Amino acid sequence: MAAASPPPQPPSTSKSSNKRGKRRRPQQDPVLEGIDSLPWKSSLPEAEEGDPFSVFAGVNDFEGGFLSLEEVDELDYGLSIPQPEKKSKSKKQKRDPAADGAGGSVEDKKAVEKKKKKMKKGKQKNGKLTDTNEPERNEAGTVSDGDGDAVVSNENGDDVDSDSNGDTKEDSVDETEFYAWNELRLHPMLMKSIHRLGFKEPTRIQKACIPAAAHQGKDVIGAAETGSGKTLAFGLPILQRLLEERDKADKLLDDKGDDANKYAPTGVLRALIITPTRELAVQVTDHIKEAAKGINVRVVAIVGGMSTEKQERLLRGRPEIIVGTPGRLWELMSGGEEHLVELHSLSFFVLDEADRMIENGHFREVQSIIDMLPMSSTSTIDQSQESQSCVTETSLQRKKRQTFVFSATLALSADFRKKLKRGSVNSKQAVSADLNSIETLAERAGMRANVAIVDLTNASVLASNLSESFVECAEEDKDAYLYYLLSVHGKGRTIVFCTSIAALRHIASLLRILGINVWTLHAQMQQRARLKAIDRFRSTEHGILIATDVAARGLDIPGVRTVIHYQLPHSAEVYVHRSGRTARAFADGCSIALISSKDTSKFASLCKSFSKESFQRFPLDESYMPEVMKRLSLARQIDKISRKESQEKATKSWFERNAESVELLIDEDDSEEERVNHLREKKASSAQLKSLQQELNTIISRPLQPKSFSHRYLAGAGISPLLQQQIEELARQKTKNGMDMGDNKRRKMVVIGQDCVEPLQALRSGGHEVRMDTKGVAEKRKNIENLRRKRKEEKKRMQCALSLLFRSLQFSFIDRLLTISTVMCLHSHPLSIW
Ligand SMILES: Nc1ncnc2c1ncn2[C@@H]1O[C@H](COP(=O)(O)OP(=O)(O)OP(=O)(O)O)[C@@H](O)[C@H]1O
Repeated sequence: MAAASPPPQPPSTSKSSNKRGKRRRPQQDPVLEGIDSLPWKSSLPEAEEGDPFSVFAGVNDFEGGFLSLEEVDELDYGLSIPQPEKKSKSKKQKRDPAADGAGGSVEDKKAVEKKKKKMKKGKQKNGKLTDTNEPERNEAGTVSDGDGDAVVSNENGDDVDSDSNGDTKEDSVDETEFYAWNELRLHPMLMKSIHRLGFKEPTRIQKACIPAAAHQGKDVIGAAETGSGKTLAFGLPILQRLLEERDKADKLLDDKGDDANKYAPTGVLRALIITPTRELAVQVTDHIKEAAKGINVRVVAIVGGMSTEKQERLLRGRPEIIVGTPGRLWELMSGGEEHLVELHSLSFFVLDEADRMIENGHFREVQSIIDMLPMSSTSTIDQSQESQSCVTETSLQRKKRQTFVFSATLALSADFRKKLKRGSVNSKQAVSADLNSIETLAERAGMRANVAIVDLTNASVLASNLSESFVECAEEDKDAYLYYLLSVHGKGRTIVFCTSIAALRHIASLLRILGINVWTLHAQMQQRARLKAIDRFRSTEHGILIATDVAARGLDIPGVRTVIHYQLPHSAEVYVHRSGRTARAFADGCSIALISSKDTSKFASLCKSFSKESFQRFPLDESYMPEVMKRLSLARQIDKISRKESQEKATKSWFERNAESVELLIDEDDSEEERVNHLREKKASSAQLKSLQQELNTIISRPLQPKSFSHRYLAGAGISPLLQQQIEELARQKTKNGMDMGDNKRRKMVVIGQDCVEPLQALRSGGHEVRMDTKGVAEKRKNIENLRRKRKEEKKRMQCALSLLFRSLQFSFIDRLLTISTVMCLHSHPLSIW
C-alpha cells in the first residue's frame, strides 16, 4: 500500500498550504498493517460489540469505512502485567532511529543521512548504537535526557530506572498489586512507568478514556473532578500510540528495511498540548516525562516568560511532544518556527482546561493555532469528498489526528452531545465563528465523528473528597480570621486565594510582619520567580502560598490540605478549580471561604450553582480572637508606616531618576524650617516603627493563646507547627535569660495537647451544617436591587427637575411660570411625561 501512495509531501511552512487539502479515499492506516504479527497480539475482535467502554465512548460506529485504531489495539496482554519483549528490544537497537522521519521533507532526509553517518561513527566508537539526538550517556552509563532526568541502562542495554541507591525499582514492585491496569492493555513500557509511579489502579477518567483514545482511536471530550488524573488520561494514549508505532516499525524492519521507519516517524511533532497557564504547561510536561521515562520520547514545554532563544534551541531537538501556552506557541508559529509549523505528522491535539481557553474570548491565539492545523476531520461531509480522491501519506496523517478536550468544568449542551454522537459536526461551519464555546472550539479543531464524551462530573462538580466550609466575618476582620486559621490550624500545605493582586500584597505583607513565612504567586511576577515560589512551596511541609487565580487551575502540589478563599472568585468554575488544589488523587482536603456581608449573595449563588443546600460552618475558638486582634492591630500599624516610608522612597527615587535622565538639577524648594520638620517627622515615625516592632516581636515570640490560657500548661485544641515553633523559641529565650541572670537551673517547658488539629480534622469534629436559603438570599438581593434602582431613578428625576428649574430662571416671567408648573407636574407624575 505504501508503494501505491504518492511520495510524501514536503512539509509546508505556509499557513494556506498547511490547511485544508482535498479529502482522500479511505485507506487502511499503515499503522494497522502487519499488526497481526505483533508479538504480544493474540486475537482481534470482529467489531466493537459489547465494548465495555461504549457507555463512555458513545455509539459504536466505525469511522466511515476507515479502519480505526480499535482494530489495532484489541491486544491481549494476558492477565499478568506484561514485561517488555526482549526480542522487540533487541530489534529496537537494530532499528535505525536516524532513518525515521519518513514522510518528512527533503531536508529531513538529508538530516537523516547525516545522522546515519554520525551514528555509524558512534557504533564504531562504542560498539553500541548512539544517536546524536538521543539523550547523552555519561560515563557511569546514566543517560540524561537533557533536563536532568536519568535513565540507566543495564548490561543488555535495556533501560531500567534506578533510585538513588542504585537499586532497580522494578525489582521491588509487586506486579500483582497493579492488576487493575490490565484491562487497559497498556504497552509494557508504560506499565513499567506505572509501577515506578506506584499508581495501583487507574482513576475513573483514565479507565474511561484510555480504551476510547488509545485502543479505539477516538477523539475524546473528558470532564472529571479536579485531581482525578486527567493528564495521564490523555498522556498515556499518546505514549501508547508512539510505542505501538515503534513496535510495528521494528517488526517490519526485516521485511521492509528502512521503509519500515515511516510507520514510526521521529523528528517531527506528534502531539501538541495546550494549557492556559505556564505553570500548568511545565507541570504537564514533567508529568508526561515521568510517564515516558525510559522511553525515548522528548517532551518539551514552550511557555511565555522564558527565554525565546532557549525554547528555540529546545525545538531544534525536534521533540515529539510539545506542551505550551497559547501566546508563546503562536508567537513561534507565526514566526515560522520550523518544528512548530511542520504539522503534517501531528497525531494528537490536546486542549487541557479547555473551558478556560474560551473564557472572555481571551485566547485569540488558540484560534490561530487551530487554524494552522491540517484538517483532520472525518465528519460526514468530509467523508464523501474523501471518497472521490486518492490518498497521500499526508492525508493519512491528517486523518489519524486525534483531538482531546479536557477540563473539570466542561459545559456541553445536550444538542452538541447529540451532534457529536451522530457525527454531524462540521469544522467548516465553525470557521467563521469565534471560539466562544466548547462546541465551536471542538468543531473548529476538527473533532471527528463519533467522539467519546466522558463526563464523570457529579452534580456539584466539586471533588468528592473535598470538605467545604465557611467562616462568616466582617470584611475588615478577614485578616484576623486568616491569621487565626494559619496559626491555630496551620498544618499541611495551605493555599490562600485572592481575587486581586492588591489584596494578595496586603495579606502577604501583614502575615510576614506577623512572623509567618509565605510565598506569593501572581501574574505580575517574573516567570522565574513564579516557578521558584511553586518549587519552594512544594518543598515546605507546612508551606503557605498566597495566590491569585493564576494558580487556580491544574496545579498539582501534593500535600495541600487546605484552600482558603480570602476573596470569593468571580465564577463558580474558578471556585471549583481553586478548591481542587486540595483533595487530589484519592486524598482528602478542606476548603474554607471567608464570607463577609459583601459576599453573601455571591456565596449563595455559588451554593445554588453546586446544587448545595447546606455548607459547614468552620468551628472557631473565639477565645483566641482578642490576642489575634491585638497582634493584628500592631501589624497593621507597622505595615502602614513601612508602606508610607517605602512609597516616599520610591516616589523620590522615581523623581530623581527622571530628573537625572533629562539632566535637570533638582532645586530644594523647602525652607529650612520645613526640612527640619520633615526630618523630625521621619525620625519620630522610625522610632514609632521600631517600638511597634519590638512590642510585636515580644508578643509573637509567645505562642498564640486563647484568652483562658493558663501559662502553666498549654492545653486545648492542639498546637500548630507555627505554635510549636513559637514555643520552642520561647523556651530558648527563657533558658538564655536564665543563664544571663546566672540561673543555671535547667528549666523545662511542659506542653500538653500537642496534637495539631488541621482544618479538616477540626471541621469534622466541630463544624456544623448551615442551611443555605438560596431562594431567600436571591429574593433579598432582588429587593435590594429594586430599591437601589428606584433610588437612582428618583435622584435622576430630581436632577432633571432642578436643571429645568435653573434654566427657567433665564426665561421670561410667563415662561418661568409655565416651566415651573411643568416641573411640578413632572415631579408628581413622572411616568406620564417620560
Ligand atoms: N492512577 C493514579 N493513581 C494515583 N494517582 C494518580 C493516578 N493518576 C494520576 N495520579 C496523580 O494524581 C494527581 C492529579 O493528577 P492530574 O494533575 O492529572 O489531575 P487533573 O484531573 O488534571 O486535575 P485538575 O483538574 O486539577 O487539573 C497527580 O499527582 C498524579 O500524579
